[in-house]
Amino acid sequence: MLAVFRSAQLISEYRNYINGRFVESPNTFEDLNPANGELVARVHEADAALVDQAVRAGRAALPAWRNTSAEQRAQYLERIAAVIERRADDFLAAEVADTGKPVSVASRVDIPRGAANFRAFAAMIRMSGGEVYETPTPEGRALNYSLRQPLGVVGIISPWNLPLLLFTWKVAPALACGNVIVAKPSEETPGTATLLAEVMDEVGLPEGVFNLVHGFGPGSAGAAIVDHPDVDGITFTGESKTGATIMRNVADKVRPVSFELGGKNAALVFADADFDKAVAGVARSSFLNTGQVCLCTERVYVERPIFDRFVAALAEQARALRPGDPLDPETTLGPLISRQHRDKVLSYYALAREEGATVVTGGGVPALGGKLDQGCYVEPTIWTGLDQSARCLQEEVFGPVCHVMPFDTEEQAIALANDSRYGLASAIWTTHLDRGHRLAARIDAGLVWLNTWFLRDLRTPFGGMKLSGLGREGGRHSLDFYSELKNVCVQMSQ
Ligand SMILES: NC(=O)C1=CN([C@@H]2O[C@H](COP(=O)(O)OP(=O)(O)OC[C@H]3O[C@@H](n4cnc5c(N)ncnc54)[C@H](O)[C@@H]3O)[C@@H](O)[C@H]2O)C=CC1
Ligand SMILES: O=C(O)/C=C/C=C(\O)C(=O)O
Repeated sequence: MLAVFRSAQLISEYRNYINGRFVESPNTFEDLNPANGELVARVHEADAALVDQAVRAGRAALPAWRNTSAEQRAQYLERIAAVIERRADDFLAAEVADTGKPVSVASRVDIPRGAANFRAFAAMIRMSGGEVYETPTPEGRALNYSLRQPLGVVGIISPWNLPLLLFTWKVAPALACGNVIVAKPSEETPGTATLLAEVMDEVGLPEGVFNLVHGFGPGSAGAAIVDHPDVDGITFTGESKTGATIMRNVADKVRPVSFELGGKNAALVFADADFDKAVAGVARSSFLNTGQVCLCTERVYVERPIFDRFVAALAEQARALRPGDPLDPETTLGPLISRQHRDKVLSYYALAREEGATVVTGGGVPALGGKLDQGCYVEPTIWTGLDQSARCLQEEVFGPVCHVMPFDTEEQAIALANDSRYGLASAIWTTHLDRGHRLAARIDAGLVWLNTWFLRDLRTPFGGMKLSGLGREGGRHSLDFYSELKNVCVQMSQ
């Protein structure tokens, strides 16, 4: 597999895709590989005028696309999935070059989920139905039924941490529901979205139904999508502050938004947990993708009798991670996405020391040698000894780091878990299942995992409470966001 992977052709120019054509622009920016600082591609940045072209192309394509049947759209989605699967090596090469994530992670998580998102929403749109009520009236009865109508032109803005997975998580249901799309991947990771445009071209998706624009947020393509008067709804995954900015910017237009935002996720580990499973689970949830998943654990609360043993075992797992060349199948820890993001994570490593943390392991930058020293690597890090009010325990770091704190009672554990402005995900580790269910009901988070983490069923509601988001996607929740529901009321003759 690796030989095929190494021979895969990387595109060196990433263009916009508007109205079924790849479009250049006078402004380009560099897409760099965070593992070694090398240039991956020159990316053509869309300005407001190009975004406007994309929105107009979408608007023109909408009447015919929305009139296709759910079955026709499901068949397109399945063809898209099949081509992603056939070109999996190209997608893998592009994703690894853009993110530096280990090939072992991208080949198991990111690329298969890219295809699975299309297959899942093909199945869901085929199965979706409406509501029907018979209503008594003075004349006899009326029939009420609901119809789904697409939102229209949907703006999709996605981040860099799971580029293909999160992009397709929005593109697939939006298409399934009969919408047209103007989508912008993160400026850090434009590769797999560009390949997806090639896939749309290959499967013959009608011109203008899927439009891709590249660029940044403020003053660039991202803001141009949000500000465009003819965009009917925005779906966004990224930082909470960016979500707030987008919300302010669409407020006057009263457009629907769906936001998956940041997290400061807690894991609760009880003394009766299966110790080895809990240690392995918390290590995975803290360090997968170098801690750059919104679901990652950054706060670990451990019942006091097993606290010291747990910290020691978790530190052993952190030290066993192998930072290195993402193309080496033995590598288990990639770099952070960029120098800017590494500066942010390292600023938290410094802040933790100022706030009085004990650094159990990590806390610095590994020396890897050669070109990898131009990369954005940091050591996986474990802290103890911070006060719950410390900034390092309240703010999202988005790196391979967690803090471990002891607790004595279930009440204390739940209070600590809920002491956060975020409310995305949490994990409970216990063999006492009554307690697991009891706590799951009381945790203020959109997702609770019990004795597991990041186990996904694409039909389930996905999203966060508090600063972690607005609305839910997944399954019928995606279908609800990407469509307008209409009620039709019919007076029946007697
Ligand atoms: N899934 C998550 O929870 C993620 C959280 N983050 C956190 O956010 C921090 C900043 O990372 P960024 O990549 O800058 O995240 P971001 O939230 O600023 O960017 C995500 C996407 O939004 C776009 N964008 C930014 N500002 C915009 C605006 N005003 N209008 C429209 N689009 C806009 C970006 O171009 C990108 O496509 C990271 O350090 C990390 O802590 C970053 C990525 C994903
Ligand atoms: O849908 C998933 O399985 C994962 C989603 C992850 C995010 O939304 C994120 O990291 O931002």
